[in-house]
Amino acid sequence: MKRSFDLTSSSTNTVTLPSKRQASLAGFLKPKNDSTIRSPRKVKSDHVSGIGKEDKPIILEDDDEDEVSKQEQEEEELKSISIIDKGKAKAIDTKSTDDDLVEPWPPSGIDHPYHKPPTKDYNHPIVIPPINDELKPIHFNLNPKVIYNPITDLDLVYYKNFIDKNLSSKKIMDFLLDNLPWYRVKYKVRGIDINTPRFTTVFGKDSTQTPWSGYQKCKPRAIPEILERLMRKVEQVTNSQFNFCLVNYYSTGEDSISYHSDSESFLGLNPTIASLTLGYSRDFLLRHVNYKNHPKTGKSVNTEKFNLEDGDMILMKGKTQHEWQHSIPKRSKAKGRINITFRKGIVKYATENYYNYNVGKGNLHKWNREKQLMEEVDSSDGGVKT
Ligand SMILES: O=C(O)CCC(=O)C(=O)O
Ligand SMILES: [Fe+2]
Repeated sequence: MKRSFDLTSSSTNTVTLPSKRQASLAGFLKPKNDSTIRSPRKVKSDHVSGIGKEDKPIILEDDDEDEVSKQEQEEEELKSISIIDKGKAKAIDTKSTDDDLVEPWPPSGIDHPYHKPPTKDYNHPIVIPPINDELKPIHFNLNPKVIYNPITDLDLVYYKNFIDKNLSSKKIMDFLLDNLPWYRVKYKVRGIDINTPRFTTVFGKDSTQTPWSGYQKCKPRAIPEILERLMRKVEQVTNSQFNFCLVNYYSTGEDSISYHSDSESFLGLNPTIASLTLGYSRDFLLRHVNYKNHPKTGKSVNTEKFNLEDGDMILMKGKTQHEWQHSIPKRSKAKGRINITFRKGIVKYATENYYNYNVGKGNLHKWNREKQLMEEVDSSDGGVKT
């Protein structure tokens, strides 16, 4: 996201916050003519920190539509998520080849300037090495489950063990931990100090090729080879295109991301976002924006929960970002987890927003493998300058 609100407080006091979009775009996105911008909303901070109703999703097989009245069907769909296509279990790259990673993609004719090896050290504040032979090939598994609800507009594809957890995920996680620059971003929104409760970093820039002096402030960073390879694979599998890669590291169960939607205008209508998990599993909650009273039915909508495990990928698409919010709530026993998201910014504001809220103005951290913790390091950081 945007880094809308990361309230670390666990109190249940009601606080008034600016809307997600107002917060996320503060300072650089002109809101004029945007009738979708909402006024400040009241939220309960226990919701923001993800503590709340966490119903188990009920997985239903398809109903015979003729047998069920429309009303019953709608009620059923509200109570559950429906897997309408289980996909076919299919393993790929399980042999000793990574041919899939280098086959031409995207198909010719699609303009995608970031499908090139990144220029060496391109604006990285530290040297990110190319991947060594140990990391190659990356082993993937394909077993997609389509999760689609036409009433609530939940629209997901869930790939269990997409990055093979026995063969590849640990090596990739170690490489990313060891070699990426990490940030603990702080920012202020309308007088409220926000301490992002996780480590973040971001690569990429929008593909509009619009010259914009704003880029001077944030120095977009080339997508490192390992992430570029993953991104290409995800694009190929999902038939999507991306130009940004945001990475989160949740060091303990205290690290989290509060309920939010990645529905920023700079991602366009109905953005497709791919989200990958490496390391310790975490609950991923999805809550409808009108969960108390769905406008189509007047009924409540259950929260959905997925336990995202090492190697899993979840694709959020369609109206999901507009109709649903998602979160990774705090979990007392959790250990280190990396989350990688691939997104496509369609206008220049994306670049500024992502760097502001995921790199910020400094406080570069590096992983200390011996001590198994993040350490703040001294560096002439190439992050956001203003
Ligand atoms: O860690 C995750 O799975 C979710 C991250 C997320 O929602 C985000 O970065 O916008
Ligand atoms: Fe998100």
